[in-house]
Amino acid sequence: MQKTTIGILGAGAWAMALANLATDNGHEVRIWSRGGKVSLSAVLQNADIILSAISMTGVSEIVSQMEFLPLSAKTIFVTATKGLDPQTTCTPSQIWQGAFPDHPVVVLSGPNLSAEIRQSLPAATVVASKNQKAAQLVQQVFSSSCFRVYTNPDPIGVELGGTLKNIMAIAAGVCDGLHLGTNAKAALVTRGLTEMVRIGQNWGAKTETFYGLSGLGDLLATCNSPLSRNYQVGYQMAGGKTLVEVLANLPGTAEGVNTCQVLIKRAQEHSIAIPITEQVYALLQGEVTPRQALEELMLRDIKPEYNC
Ligand SMILES: NC(=O)c1ccc[n+]([C@@H]2O[C@H](COP(=O)([O-])OP(=O)(O)OC[C@H]3O[C@@H](n4cnc5c(N)ncnc54)[C@H](O)[C@@H]3O)[C@@H](O)[C@H]2O)c1
Ligand SMILES: O=P(O)(O)OC[C@H](O)CO
Repeated sequence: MQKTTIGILGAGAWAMALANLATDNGHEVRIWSRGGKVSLSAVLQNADIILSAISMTGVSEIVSQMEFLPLSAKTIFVTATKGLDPQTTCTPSQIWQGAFPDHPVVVLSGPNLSAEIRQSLPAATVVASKNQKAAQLVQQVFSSSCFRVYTNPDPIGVELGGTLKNIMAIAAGVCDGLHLGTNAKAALVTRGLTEMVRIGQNWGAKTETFYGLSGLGDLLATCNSPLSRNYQVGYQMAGGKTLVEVLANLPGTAEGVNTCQVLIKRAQEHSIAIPITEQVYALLQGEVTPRQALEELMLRDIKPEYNC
């Protein structure tokens, strides 16, 4: 395919894994990071694609900085951040699209533990956009024999799958840390998916998206891997550490911690039932122990599996 110029925002674990994939495919990659030597305007200049893989805490700030910098009219934005904005509860793609309404925005999300991808182990992901051509271009840029990229027309569903599973990964870490067994883990992940679908429906996402790579796929990856930072938060808290102690030694960002707080706010505003998220939140706040959180979930009112 034609060589493209890609500006990558962030130089963390995920940004560098994606930078390597694009470089290996022969594209020109420029990397910007805070405190780095390359200026933001130099990275953006004539870029075909601007890919953001910075943590949620930095997204609004970087978007504000970029609004006043010159951009090519055809630049495609790709967002790979999995989080929610604490002030507005917006997703990263909503923030990017709000600031750059005339540019295509593509969400990249899937079961993608960066440590495995950097070893060239096989993986698959999803690129989702309302602009099909933009999604197809990003698909070509990153596809390789070890990274299979699918397109999807439901960006909000793809983005929420990757974002909401982080909370379930914290819960799954607790489940494993307490040695609750395989049945408990299966129940947690399945009911977690139901909770994610319920939230997604309220947000306007398609239900079937949550049964794909960016929903169920990422849920399976992060709820079962010690490589997941979110899983590690739950696992280590189940072992008796406080959240502050866990985060002090965690390599990189566990977005589920902030996402949980934002989701509580959004669920209250929209009357969405999120029992697992509520218990994860109470645990992170130090209001319940892992065992108490488990008991709260097990002793909820009994009910049908689905609301018919
Ligand atoms: N690591 C993975 O396996 C993986 C996979 C898929 C998606 N993600 C998502 O990608 C995002 C980044 O994850 P990561 O693992 O690379 O995290 P990381 O902690 O390794 O890197 C975060 C990057 O964001 C930058 N950053 C943080 N705050 C900033 C600010 N205020 N302004 C500018 N830059 C800022 C940091 O400097 C760093 O470059 C997260 O939303 C994560 O959920 C990570
Ligand atoms: O390490 P985590 O928990 O942020 O998970 C990384 C990715 O989201 C996995 O797809």
